[in-house]
Order: sequence, then structure tokens, then C-alpha cells
Amino acid sequence: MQDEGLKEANEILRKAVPLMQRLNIAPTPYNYGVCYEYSSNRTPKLNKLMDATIRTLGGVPDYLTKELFHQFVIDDSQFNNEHQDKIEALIEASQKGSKEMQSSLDELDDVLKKSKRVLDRADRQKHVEKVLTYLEKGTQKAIQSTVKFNESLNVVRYEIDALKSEIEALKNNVELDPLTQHYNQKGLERYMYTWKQGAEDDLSLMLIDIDRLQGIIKQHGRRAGTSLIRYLGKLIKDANVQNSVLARVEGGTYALLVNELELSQATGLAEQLREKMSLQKIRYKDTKKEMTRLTVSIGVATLIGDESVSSLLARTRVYLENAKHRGRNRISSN
Ligand SMILES: Nc1nc2c(ncn2[C@@H]2O[C@H](COP(=O)(O)OP(=O)(O)OP(=O)(O)O)[C@@H](O)[C@H]2O)c(=O)[nH]1
Repeated sequence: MQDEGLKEANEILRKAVPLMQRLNIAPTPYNYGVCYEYSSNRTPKLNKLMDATIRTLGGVPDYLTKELFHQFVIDDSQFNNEHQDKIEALIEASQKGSKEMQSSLDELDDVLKKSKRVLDRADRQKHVEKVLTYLEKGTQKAIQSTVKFNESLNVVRYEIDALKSEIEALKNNVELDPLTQHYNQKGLERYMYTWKQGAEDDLSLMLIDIDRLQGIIKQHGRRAGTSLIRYLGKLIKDANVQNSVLARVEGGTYALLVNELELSQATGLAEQLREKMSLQKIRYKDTKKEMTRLTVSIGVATLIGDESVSSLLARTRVYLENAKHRGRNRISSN
């Protein structure tokens, strides 16, 4: 498993390092982290932004890689002092490595210039052997320092990955709903902020709320209510909606955020989900009595232009209320 990871990392590294050399990107951990992520092709939005920047500017300036690093590799807001120290140590180590490599590449450049001067001379035959030895030494040194630098970049990559998983674990703890283990509102909002960046009227939000949950709880008890809340989460999750994030935002209300889905498609999907829920026959396991049919009301809205996250949430809530007022077991959208 670890070997596989290493193999994959090396393959990505083989793409990342030439990319940095080609675009003249200094090998700092920020630049390296971003180029590594770009070469891994696992973050389409980062690749889209980088491609556009390279097309426009012919490269990626340092201030931008720092931004991209925090947006796509490690989120700045999740840093604590320990993480900060680790990153600073990484920057220092790789700056040292990059300086060493730069100086040996400069030396190689000198060697090449001098060799060319000798070979341009009339008596070059006499010096060919000397020049070759000189060249051999110069290139050997450059190769060694490049290999050393590649190794140090590999270490940086592992450190970055370790930091990423640490931060991911921290984030998940504060962003998970303890009852269902789906995201909570905080987790949902993080995705809304992130996905909003590249959205083009195709970030859709659904609020899916169990109808008359209070009545169900009155009739079958609170435990039945809890099972139903969990069951609804499972049903939505099992629908396997691509590019989506599921969160329980309160009581019997779930939010399904879907990226790259326009309003008409989102309302179609909401209708399918609503129908799927209404077809369930649910028996309460303690009494084996069939519960009232599970129906849900769904509010659907799609982010318009540069609308804020809170406005999208508020609008979706209004549509949900509208679906409730219109009799429940239906969807409502803009
Ligand atoms: N078991 C359980 N019940 C909860 C939880 N959170 C909220 N509830 C209950 O869920 C019910 C939610 O009711 P509401 O959404 O206000 O109203 P409703 O009866 O579903 O009516 P409509 O939404 O208008 O169809 C309340 O009785 C809450 O006490 C929870 O975590 N577990």
C-alpha cells in the first residue's frame, strides 16, 4: 500500500518538477505543493485556474501560488501554531536546497560557457580531452544536487500530505453532525464557499425536510424520529449524486449541495428524491407498525451570479417554506 503511494507520488513528482522548471517557478513548498496538486489532476478547479493563469501570464506568480496553496492544498484558517512551525521549517529546508541547487546549476552554466570558449579556439584539438573531463565533473555535480533536491521535495510532499490529513481530521470533527455522521451546517458552508468560487449559475442547493416530523414523534416516540432522520440521510446518500455534499442542518432537515448542476436539472433531481422517499414503506422496529408514509418537502435554488452563501441558504429556505405551505410532499424552486 505504501509502495503504491510512493510509486504514485514519484510519478506525480516526475510531472511536477519539469513543470516548475519549464515555467521558472521557484521550488518553495507553496509552489511545490500547488504544482504537485496540479500534476496529480485530482483538483479540477485548481487545474482550471492554473491553466487560465499560465495562458494569460505565461507562468504562476508567487503571490498567487500562496493563495492557491491555502485554497486547494492546505486551508490557512485551519492552521494552528504547530502547523505553522512545520510549514516554516519546510520552507526553510527547501529554500536551502533550492539555493544549493541553484548555485550548482550556476556553476554548470559557467562550465558550459568556459568549455564553449575553449572549443571556439583554433587549438581546440589540444584541449578536447580536458574539456570533456571538466564537463563531466560539472554535469555530475549538477545531477547530484538535482537528485538531492528532488529527494528533499519528496520529503516536503510527504510532510504536506501528513499535515493535510491532520487538518482534514480536525476539520471533520467540528464539521460533522454527531447524530448522523454527515456534515453539519458548518461543513456545508465550507463547501458552499469553496464551490462558489468557480460556479457559473450551476451550484444548486436543496433543503430536504421531513414532513410533520413532530406528529410522527408524538405517535411513535422520539427514537422513531431519530431513526427516521438517520434513514432519510441514508436514502439521500444512497442516491449517489455526483459532485454533491450532504449535511444535516437541523432536526429533520438535510441540505444537499450539488456542484455543476443547473436549476432545471436540480429540480428534476429533487423531484426524483421526493418520489423515492414517498415510495418507502417504513415500519417501526419496536412495534412493527407501519409509520405514516415518509414524505419530504424540498426547496431548491441555484446560486445566481455573485450571490452570497447566506443569500442562497435563505432563498432555499423560503422555497422550502413555500413547499410546506402549498401542502407538503412537493418541491418548490425559483
Ligand atoms: N428524534 C429527534 N427529533 C428531533 C431532533 N431534532 C429535532 N427534532 C424534532 O423534530 C421535530 C421537527 O418538527 P418541525 O420541523 O418543526 O415541524 P414538522 O412537524 O416536521 O412539520 P413540517 O416541517 O412543517 O412539516 C420537532 O418535534 C423536534 O423536536 C433530533 O435530533 N432527534
